[in-house]
Amino acid sequence: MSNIDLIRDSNGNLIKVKINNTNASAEIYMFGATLTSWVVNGQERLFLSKKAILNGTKAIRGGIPIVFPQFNTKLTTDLPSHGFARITTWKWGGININTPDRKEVSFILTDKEVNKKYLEIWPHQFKLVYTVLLDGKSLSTSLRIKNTGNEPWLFNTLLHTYFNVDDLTEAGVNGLINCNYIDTSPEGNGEKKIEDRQKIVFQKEVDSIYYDVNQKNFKLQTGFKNDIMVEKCTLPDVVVWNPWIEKSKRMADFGEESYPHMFCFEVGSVYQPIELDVDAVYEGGQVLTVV
Ligand SMILES: O=P(O)(O)OC[C@H]1O[C@H](O)[C@H](O)[C@@H](O)[C@@H]1O
Repeated sequence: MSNIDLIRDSNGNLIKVKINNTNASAEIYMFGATLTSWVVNGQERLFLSKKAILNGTKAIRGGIPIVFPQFNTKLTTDLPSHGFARITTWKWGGININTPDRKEVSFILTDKEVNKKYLEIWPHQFKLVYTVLLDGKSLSTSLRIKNTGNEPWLFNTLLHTYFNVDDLTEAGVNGLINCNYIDTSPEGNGEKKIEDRQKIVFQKEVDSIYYDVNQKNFKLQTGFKNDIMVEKCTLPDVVVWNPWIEKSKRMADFGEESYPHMFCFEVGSVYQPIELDVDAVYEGGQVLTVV
């Protein structure tokens, strides 16, 4: 069935949106505008933890959480790690495209929706528009960030995509060779390195921040028959992450059984904060395609 469904709770509040085209489907929660499922030809391509909390009390562990306005605690330790966008309920922006093969919907977040306690720490006005397009076997997710206030401000942003993995021993990320990165895994100790591998594999904890990445196209192998191509649009940086065993144990909504079934490939701007002038707009995103 090719359609767009708005799923509401018993009080009529919109909880999530499901979009389907001829070959694929996607599901997006209003909480965090977190896209939690992308199925192509019957195969789920995103990882969602079985222990993920979906009631709006915690960032959703899996899918594509949106990091804004800070990555980790880069701007300030007083704001939640990875910012407030992933833990705030967004507004429905409506349907932009609705043909059998192309479905596009959008979600909006402004400072008006954000808990005042966060705005005391990051006292700025903004408008985010998150657009999700399901187009054949491609999924595009893009973020438009506008400064609607009276002074410039700094931000980080990231699409923290969790990919579903069938066999981690076959999994890998291709396309980052010769890029500079910071190895923030415990073993890497924050060292700056240059990537010398054609294919980055997962045999221990991986937490790498690739910065000023000129490459735009990457091939992800996940152990499933079809690879996924990622096109990075505008955003300068890429984070590659697998928590492995010890870190998994520290995440109650993940569980140590999960690490062989996922890795994150995250496009964003996290190395240097971006300064956005009054009325200025920054746009960035990704296109994922099953090939
Ligand atoms: O547990 P979270 O706040 O969702 O963060 C999950 C992960 O996000 C990024 O990938 C960071 O590089 C990791 O260091 C962090 O552990």
